[in-house]
Amino acid sequence: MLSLIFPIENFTLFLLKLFSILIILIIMILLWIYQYQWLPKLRYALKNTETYVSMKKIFPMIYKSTNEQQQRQQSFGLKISDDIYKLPSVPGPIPIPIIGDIFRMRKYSKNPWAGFDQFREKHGNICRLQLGRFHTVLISSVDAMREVLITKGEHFADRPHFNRHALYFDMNRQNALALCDWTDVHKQRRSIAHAAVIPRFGTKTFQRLSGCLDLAVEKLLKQIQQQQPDSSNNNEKYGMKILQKQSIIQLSCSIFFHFLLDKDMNPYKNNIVEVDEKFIEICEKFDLVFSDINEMYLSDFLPILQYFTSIRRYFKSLYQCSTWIFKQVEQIVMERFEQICLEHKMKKKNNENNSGNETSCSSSSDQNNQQPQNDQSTEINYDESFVDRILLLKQYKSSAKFLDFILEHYLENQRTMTWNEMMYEIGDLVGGNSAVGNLLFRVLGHLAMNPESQQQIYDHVKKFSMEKQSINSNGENGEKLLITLEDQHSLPLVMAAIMETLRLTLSPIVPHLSRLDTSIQGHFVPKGTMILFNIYHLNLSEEFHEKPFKFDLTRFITEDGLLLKPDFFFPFSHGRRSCLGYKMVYSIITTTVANLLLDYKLTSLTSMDNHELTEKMLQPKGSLALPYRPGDCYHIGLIPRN
Ligand code: HEM
Repeated sequence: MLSLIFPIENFTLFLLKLFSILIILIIMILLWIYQYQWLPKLRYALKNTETYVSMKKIFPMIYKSTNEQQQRQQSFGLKISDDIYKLPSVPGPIPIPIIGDIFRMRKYSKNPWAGFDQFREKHGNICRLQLGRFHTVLISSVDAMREVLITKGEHFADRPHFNRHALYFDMNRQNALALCDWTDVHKQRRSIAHAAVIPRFGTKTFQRLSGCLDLAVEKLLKQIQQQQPDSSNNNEKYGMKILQKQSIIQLSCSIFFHFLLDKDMNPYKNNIVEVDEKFIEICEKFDLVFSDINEMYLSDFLPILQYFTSIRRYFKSLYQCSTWIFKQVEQIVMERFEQICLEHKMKKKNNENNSGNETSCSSSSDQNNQQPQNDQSTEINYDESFVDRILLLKQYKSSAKFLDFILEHYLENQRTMTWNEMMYEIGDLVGGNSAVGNLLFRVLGHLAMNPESQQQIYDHVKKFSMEKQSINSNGENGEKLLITLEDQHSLPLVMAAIMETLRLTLSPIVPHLSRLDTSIQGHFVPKGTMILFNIYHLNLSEEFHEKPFKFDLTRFITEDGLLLKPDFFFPFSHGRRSCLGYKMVYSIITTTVANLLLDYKLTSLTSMDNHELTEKMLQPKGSLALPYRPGDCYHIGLIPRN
């Protein structure tokens, strides 16, 4: 009949066209279902139907996925009701195939977080987005964040996979402490890092950190003292010195190397003239990697772009840079590892000589365990479910240094921890130096731009320092006493300056990933969904802060002058993936800022250009990293106090 209407040739063409349109339509519908995150719901709806049973044979993947969900629930010991599939989907804009909602962010390439906040305004505190290949849910309320981080922490403990991130970790994201998925090995590694970088007051580790800080701060002050005053813009008449970002990055890096790797490195060798080029290169490369890891690129979401030669070349350079850093750290670790192995051999030999049949080899950390523990508490008041309790207890009992402890652990547990997993744990923690260095330089920048807040802190620190001087016998000799780690809790205003800087930086929470079909705030969220935390809203909305763009210390200070930690401000996150470095951050920054302020007044007005640059760079953009190239960043003018 149809061939009567259409001539036969045209009819074949017509059929072909119809068929192609049909195929395109089917693909579009499938893509749409996929992008709307409806697949798990569809699977659930069809679960008990005959169609599903026959589809299982055709598409075994669908069947596998349902089974996986059940297995995961069982292995986590979770009871997730099938009712989640009946929950409404998360509301959100209509995605475009392949690119999803990325095109809606085009106006916000300089500040993506401001762009994300637009979605909140339109769609509410929980909003579905398709960012290229990533199913995403953007959450903006404190309640939703608590649900993801704490109440349902187990459901959301994985991380999304970005190809670029794997480059820093020998092409394997699972090597990275902060970017791997939640596994038993990760739990083990968190436990090992915990006691080292979150030392308890009064413990040997705490004292060691305090010693490293004193040494580094003293060196920095000496280095500044020996510098010639700046000769430009009449600055010489105030005796103004210039503090560059590099000096602060090097200070932070030297503290981390000294404290974690027991290696006293600094930019200058024995005297102020001879520069240690290798150390300077290490600091720069760590900073470069940190700066890159803080970025969000279009190619992260649309991996097809990664085939472009320029991007491939860039990836290659990142890989080479991180491999170089890894080798430097590995060299230091290897030296100590060989010593430990030698010690083990000697001990084994001695044991064999002393008691013919005794062959067991006790490690140096075991030996430490047998020493009287006069200053180590064995109580753990840290949530047991997030750490390996036995391991943490062992480390608290031991007075071994971090490097020794982790190497001993590796030697005893080579079946459950690989060399790379151990090495990247060390590298990641040492790499925290760039985060601290950048944040510290931001704090100094804000204080330089806000003389009133700076004066407030100075008055407070000066008063505290004079009291300390008068109490301490050393003070009677006229010798100046440094502000130390032990004084940290007497300096709430400096702590408030750090918190205010973190708020105005919009320091983001690393995205999480759902490990199974679950829900947030009564909305269905499928497995594999990336969760973005809208800190732009929490940090910069008038709902939470008066005059949110103003630098104001009083936000974090109670009327009694104590430190105030509001519920809606958690820059280091909560729960099982929370930051392990917060103690290092507060410790290093408080002592450096307090000591620097005692000797110098900070200013951005070394020139008008520098003032404007400082203002521009301290705008809230959602990245802690300041430019890593020497000369691209602002600097701080230091005017000596009498
Ligand atoms: C300078 C300021 C820093 C800020 C604002 C910061 C913030 C954060 C945030 C928000 C997370 C993710 C938490 C989550 O996903 O729930 C994180 C993870 C982490 N941070 Fe920091 N961090 C800082 C410095 C450091 C330093 C100095 C270290 C190392 C000593 C460090 C070590 C880690 C580690 C190991 C993780 C991963 C934890 C995990 O995934 O299990 N951080 N940090």
